[in-house]
Amino acid sequence: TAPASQSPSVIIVGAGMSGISAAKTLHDAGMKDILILEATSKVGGRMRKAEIGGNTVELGANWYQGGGPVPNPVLEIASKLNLRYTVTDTGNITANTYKQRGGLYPKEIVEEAHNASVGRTNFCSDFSETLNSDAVDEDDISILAAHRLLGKLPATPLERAVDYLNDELADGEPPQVTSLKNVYPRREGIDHGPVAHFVADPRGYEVVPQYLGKQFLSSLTNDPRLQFNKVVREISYTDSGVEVKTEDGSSYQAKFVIVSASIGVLQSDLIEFKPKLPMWKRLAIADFSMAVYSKIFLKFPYKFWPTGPGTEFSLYTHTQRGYYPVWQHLENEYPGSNMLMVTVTYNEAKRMEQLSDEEIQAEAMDVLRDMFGEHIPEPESMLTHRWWSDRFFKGSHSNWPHGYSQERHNKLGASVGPIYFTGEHIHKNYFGWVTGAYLAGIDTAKDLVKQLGKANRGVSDA
Ligand SMILES: Cc1cc2nc3c(=O)[nH]c(=O)nc-3n(C[C@H](O)[C@H](O)[C@H](O)COP(=O)(O)OP(=O)(O)OC[C@H]3O[C@@H](n4cnc5c(N)ncnc54)[C@H](O)[C@@H]3O)c2cc1C
Repeated sequence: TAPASQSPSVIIVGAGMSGISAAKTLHDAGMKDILILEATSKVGGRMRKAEIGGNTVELGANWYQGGGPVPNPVLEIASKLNLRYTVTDTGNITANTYKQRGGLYPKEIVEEAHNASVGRTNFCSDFSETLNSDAVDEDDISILAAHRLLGKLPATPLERAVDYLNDELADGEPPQVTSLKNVYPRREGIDHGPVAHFVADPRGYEVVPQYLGKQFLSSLTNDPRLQFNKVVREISYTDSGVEVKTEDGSSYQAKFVIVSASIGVLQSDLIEFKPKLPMWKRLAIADFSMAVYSKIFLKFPYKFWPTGPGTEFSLYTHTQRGYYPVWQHLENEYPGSNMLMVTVTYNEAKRMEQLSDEEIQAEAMDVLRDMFGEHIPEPESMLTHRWWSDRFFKGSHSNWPHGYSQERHNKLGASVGPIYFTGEHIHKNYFGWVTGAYLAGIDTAKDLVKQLGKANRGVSDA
């Protein structure tokens, strides 16, 4: 085990997927004098398990994609670890789409709305390729603007719920926010594949970054190179190094620092940079989006919803777009557990975070009574995590807002003197995803190693 000194070569802020993958890459390149400072008490960041009713569920990241032309490195690690998963089946949701009151919509009517939405998706993919080609010299537009161009906007609660499902849920922000040019075609699904693996393993999805950590740390609990409950509050820098101060009054010096905190954290005042980061960097940080995507788990004494093939997902429609919209039963993952999961995003998620657990549960139960009738039991327990309010995350994952240029995005990932930046938000294609975080960590560490090689040889980029 290499000792951790108060003056390591590189300090890494954050032990989520990107921080761990950056640290491992440095270690593999021979830079072993590192120190990871993590604000919470565990490795994993937004990959975090929790218990409800004796089952382990994921409060944060849950899925990884597979079956595509580009191998997904996260899938490869998950396979090595024999991570337990189910394959998500959203098919047949047209048969499980509920009115605001009064039960199910006829399947044919929902199919019509879905076909219209698929038409919009196809148009978005084609038009994004046109925008990205040399054939036109046009700026970015929002996904909503592309829908307008096609001329068929969703209008009814049903059409809007279907639009939410296909063009809002995964982004965590609505189509008027999201960039057409940089989000379409959706690279994660195209490259890594359409098969959505839903992690349901007692070790949690977090076992993936923990496994990577164990490749270069002697242990995740008492290797001095990994320190928990170290909240970085200040990073002072000069051309020759950094000083990092934590909330508990400790101070560390290093040649370099890699900051892996989320874009939401960078937009907050948690970490003060001294001197202030240059304007080009602050604009790149301020102008990107941190989405909010929240899951609520409810455990009941018995099932009152359909199970079996074609029942995994249900859609609830409401005049208030995004009101407890997407329901998933967890019978495939945890048979006999009598659990449902509902996902809310964006402003609805922010509104929900400001309610008490009791208030959230009461709202969710009103929706379930609208879907399944008055005579359903109260849940035995309920579980959620308020990612937007959590000062170490400030949301769930990044989203690319329209008008945010690729040039600006390069600046988001660019270093400032001895300060390097990593995290899912800096990955060009897989931002928002665990895979993006993993690859971003590798890219940032390689960048640093390359710079260091140049510096040691006395070569300058100027
Ligand atoms: C509810 C939810 C659902 C999601 N679903 C999926 C999914 O299904 N599939 C998928 O691929 N992705 C999903 N994601 C996104 C995925 O979790 C992230 O993209 C990925 O885990 C981010 O890794 P990261 O290393 O970039 O950031 P993080 O995981 O945020 O790691 C950064 C670390 O830095 C620490 N930190 C922050 N500030 C400080 C500080 N000042 N000092 C010290 N440490 C600090 C944090 O505690 C954290 O451990 C989801 C996220 C959420 C929240």
